[in-house]
Amino acid sequence: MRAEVQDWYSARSFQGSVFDRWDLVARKQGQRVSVVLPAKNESATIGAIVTALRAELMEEVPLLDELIVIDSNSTDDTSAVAANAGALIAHQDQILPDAGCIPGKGEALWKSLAIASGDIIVFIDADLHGFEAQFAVGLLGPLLTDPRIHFVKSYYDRPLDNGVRVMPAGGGRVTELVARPLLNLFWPQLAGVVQPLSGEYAARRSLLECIPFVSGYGVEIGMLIDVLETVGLGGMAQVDLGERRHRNSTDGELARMAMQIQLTVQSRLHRRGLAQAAPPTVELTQFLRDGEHYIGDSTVIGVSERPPMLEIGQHSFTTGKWA
Ligand SMILES: O=c1ccn([C@@H]2O[C@H](COP(=O)(O)OP(=O)(O)O)[C@@H](O)[C@H]2O)c(=O)[nH]1
Ligand SMILES: O=C(O)[C@@H](COP(=O)(O)O)O[C@H]1O[C@H](CO)[C@@H](O)[C@H](O)[C@H]1O
Repeated sequence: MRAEVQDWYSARSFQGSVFDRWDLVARKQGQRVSVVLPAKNESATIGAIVTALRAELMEEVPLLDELIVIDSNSTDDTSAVAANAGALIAHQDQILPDAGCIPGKGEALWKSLAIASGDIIVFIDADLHGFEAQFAVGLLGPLLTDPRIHFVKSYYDRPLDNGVRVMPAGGGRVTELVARPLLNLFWPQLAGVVQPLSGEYAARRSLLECIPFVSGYGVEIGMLIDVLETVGLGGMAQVDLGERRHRNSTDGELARMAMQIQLTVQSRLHRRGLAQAAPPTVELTQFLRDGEHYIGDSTVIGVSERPPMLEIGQHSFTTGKWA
């Protein structure tokens, strides 16, 4: 790693376990904290996550002020399970309806800014297994102890459930095969970020409202690049949360996710004048064996982008056009 990155890595990588929830309550000093869970068909796991956060960090210790589940066009009973566990529920397409409705995780996160009241927002995926409320404590730690920090990313060991057994490592496949090489190539300042695509992160609302949100799975890599360009490495930190287990998607699903990430990277390179504009959509053809033959299976993949929430009053919705 270059010296600047090594210095950042040494100074701004924290152990999540060192932060004490009661100490952080004392450090809130009137700031409100919202936890947002983007959830599409997560009825199997969302209840335990909401229950742990509510019991430990709202009822036992008043660290969190709000616990919101953004139901992202679920077709199962995600909302009912989450509501029963004590979360506030908002349906993605019912938030800012005048801005239009597009699918995707990033859209869920962007729309959450329109209803969350927190000065600090904590994003946590809803498909986690073995979730511990300390995840949120660790993410809040650097933000409530150092005003210079505006954005905190999680990192952890990532076991991989291959459907036969759970291996102790191997998760984060798109991170290792796509995101990390691209970031090291084009944004070497971010080479010290251990898990650039991790789905658990926290930031000050004042920052989140100033950056665009890529509407699909490109949201994390787009946000990381935009946060770097907005607050610099000096405004960023990362926290070790130990181990994170989640539903591991198939390689085919991850290839489609990777395409979204590559389109997002191309949009950022275009913004720097280093690449042509990313097309609004691309057709990805993948192959499945069918007896003696392989069958081509094509998916049209596109990502769009929402403007910074602060601007939503002046900007119309920008779909297919890159900032
Ligand atoms: O259109 C979507 C896709 C995903 N998600 C949520 O975003 C998180 C991460 O998605 P996923 O698990 O599919 O990604 P992975 O972690 O496998 O990369 C999960 O809580 C999903 O329910 C969402 O809210 N809307
Ligand atoms: O890090 C990764 O490579 C992907 C896939 O993880 P796995 O290989 O299924 O453990 O998971 C992340 O990427 C998504 C896109 O940024 C995020 O939205 C997810 O929250 C995150 O789990």
